[in-house]
Amino acid sequence: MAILEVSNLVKRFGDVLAVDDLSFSVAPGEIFGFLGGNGAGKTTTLRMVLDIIRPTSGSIIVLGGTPDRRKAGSIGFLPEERGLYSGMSAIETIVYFGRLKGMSASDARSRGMELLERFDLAVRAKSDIGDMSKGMAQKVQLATSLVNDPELLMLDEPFSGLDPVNQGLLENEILRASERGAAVIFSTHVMQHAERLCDRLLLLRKGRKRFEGTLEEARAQLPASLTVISRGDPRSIPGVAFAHRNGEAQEIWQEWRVELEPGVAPERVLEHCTANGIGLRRWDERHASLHDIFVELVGGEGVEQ
Ligand SMILES: Nc1ncnc2c1ncn2[C@@H]1O[C@H](COP(=O)(O)OP(=O)(O)OP(=O)(O)O)[C@@H](O)[C@H]1O
Repeated sequence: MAILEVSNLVKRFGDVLAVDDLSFSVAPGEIFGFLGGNGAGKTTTLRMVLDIIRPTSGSIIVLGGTPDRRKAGSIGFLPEERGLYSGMSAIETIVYFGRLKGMSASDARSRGMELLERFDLAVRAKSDIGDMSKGMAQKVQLATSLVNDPELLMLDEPFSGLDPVNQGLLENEILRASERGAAVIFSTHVMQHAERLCDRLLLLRKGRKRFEGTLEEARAQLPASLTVISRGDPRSIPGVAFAHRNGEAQEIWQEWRVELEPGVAPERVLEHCTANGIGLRRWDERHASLHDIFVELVGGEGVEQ
């Protein structure tokens, strides 16, 4: 059974249609990338799941029922806007959030120390949050979202503001949560994280779903392209959308840049060449990256390389 099931969700703010007939579901153990440019409706959707704001129409079933703040005990959330109360130490902060989620102080403390240890922050456990660097404070905030071992972990732009080492650490935490069976949803503008982590992803544009599926399915949305050196003209091969010569025309062996028709697998073209005696000396496939797919389906705005 899905941990989160969103059906025909709509959210209007006055004239702004922030979420437009959105449906998707996330299963236990799944890592789900929630991608879209600025203002696509990602944060608004997550806030509706948390019952911070209410939908205009449509339905959300989360952890077997309608959104309810009492479900906080089973949900972990890292909001996009960072910030914790300065004046409290790292461990006090984590314990405070653990208590809000229904944990005992001692469980929250031991779990909090374990997380700080993993985040290389144990020595700063008693430091005031206000005295920490932005990245350190962000790791403490991440710890507050993980302290209760949530069944549903929702991270809004979790990678922003972290250096590459800490981004790697966060990737590990996401994988760890999924391995113990949690459903993980994260939003990002950085396609490489999504490419590395996601089992499935959803591309959102102006509140509407443009794509939902696996990375492989996303790649199939764009035609594959090839560079080949062949002894025949590839333009006559079935499945080839177009081909043009790379460089000067040659008498025998010619390098070509070939684009296939959408949905045509490069292997099919290779088989055709073999079966029809078309000589090949080079065969390089280039599959679309998630960045290319994002730009194609959502537009270039709001994507980082
Ligand atoms: N409380 C609000 N009142 C009015 N409009 C809002 C409110 N919250 C969000 N919006 C609008 O809804 C749309 C979606 O915003 P949202 O914050 O969900 O986008 P997002 O995908 O999270 O974007 P970003 O990647 O920039 O954080 C935007 O046009 C935004 O201005």
